[in-house]
Amino acid sequence: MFGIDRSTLTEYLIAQRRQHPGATGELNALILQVAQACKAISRAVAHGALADVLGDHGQTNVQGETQKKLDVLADEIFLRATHWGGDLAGMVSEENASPIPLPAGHARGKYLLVFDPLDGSSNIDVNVAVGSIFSILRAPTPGEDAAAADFLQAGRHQVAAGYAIYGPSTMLVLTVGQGVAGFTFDPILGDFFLTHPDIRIPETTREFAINASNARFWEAPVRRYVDECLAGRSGPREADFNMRWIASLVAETHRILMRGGVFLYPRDRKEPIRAGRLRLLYECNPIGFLVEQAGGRASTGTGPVLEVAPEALHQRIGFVFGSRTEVERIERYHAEPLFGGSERPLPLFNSRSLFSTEAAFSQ
Ligand SMILES: O=P(O)(O)OC[C@H]1O[C@](O)(COP(=O)(O)O)[C@@H](O)[C@@H]1O
Ligand SMILES: [Mg+2]
Ligand SMILES: [Mg+2]
Repeated sequence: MFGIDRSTLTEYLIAQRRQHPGATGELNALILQVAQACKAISRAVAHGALADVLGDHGQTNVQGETQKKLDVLADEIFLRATHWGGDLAGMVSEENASPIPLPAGHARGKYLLVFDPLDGSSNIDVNVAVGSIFSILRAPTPGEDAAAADFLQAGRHQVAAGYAIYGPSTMLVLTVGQGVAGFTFDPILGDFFLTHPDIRIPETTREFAINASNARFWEAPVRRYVDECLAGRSGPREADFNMRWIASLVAETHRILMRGGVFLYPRDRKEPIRAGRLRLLYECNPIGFLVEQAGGRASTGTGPVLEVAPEALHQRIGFVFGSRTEVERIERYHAEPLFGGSERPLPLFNSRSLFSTEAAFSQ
């Protein structure tokens, strides 16, 4: 046990409310209901094959992706935990095409909850860390059912955001706009205890995360950045870099919050009509809010992700975040004109190796 000398999540939220008028009692109650959902999902994840929650659900979601059984179960747990008590005017989930209607006769509140009930789904069946991500916005018309358009708010309008990571230990990482705090779940006491009171991302890093199997589809600035990292101490960065890819956004985020790093899931040419892999409302915005609150930077590759005006509930976008100096470098590369002011388009299926920067630019 962590010992009861540490603050619990409830005590932290009460303290925040005393210090910051924005953290209302209703917001605190909603965050605690989200935490309840994450506790239940943590237990379902821990049971895994024992509880027959692995494998495909047999349906596809609005993203056109095969749902895992645990995707659906996590979604149902979130809905149950937040439907009845939360001061909500509406909810949007990755697993549902439209906003989720609140029960008839249920009072409509002043917040909107947007969530990815289970992130990193491809890792479920191989027992690698997964998580849940949530974002809380103010309802434009409190007391009434929220319309889909009410959710289309830029990320800078979030009042709270966080994630739970179901790893060797279950943690909840949260911001209410006053920095970032981490809470570790004590399964014996059954509560989240404050173990990381003020998480800060180191300004610099020598560790990057990207799915390198997409290299042939990357745009020139991303290819340049990665090739320079791979060139190591003999290249323009004059330093060796490490690479990670867990295929779980929550796990990558947690590593970067704990020790720094930079994550890239850029817009690429693999599916030109798709503006990126990750979803703006319930992945990039909440993670971006946490990263910026922890002193890092969260970008589309060309500018702050929290400034993007959403156009659709499940809109995808290129996403780069982490240690500030590296994200700023990547944004500079996107801003620099190549080859005297015009970027020569790389052939769609460029056969060049990752290891030949000059070849990649010699088209
Ligand atoms: O499988 P890829 O292309 O490496 O993408 C991995 C990314 O996809 C995701 O799993 C998408 O999230 P979901 O699992 O919630 O659909 C991210 O967590 C992760 O960063
Ligand atoms: Mg996800
Ligand atoms: Mg998901």
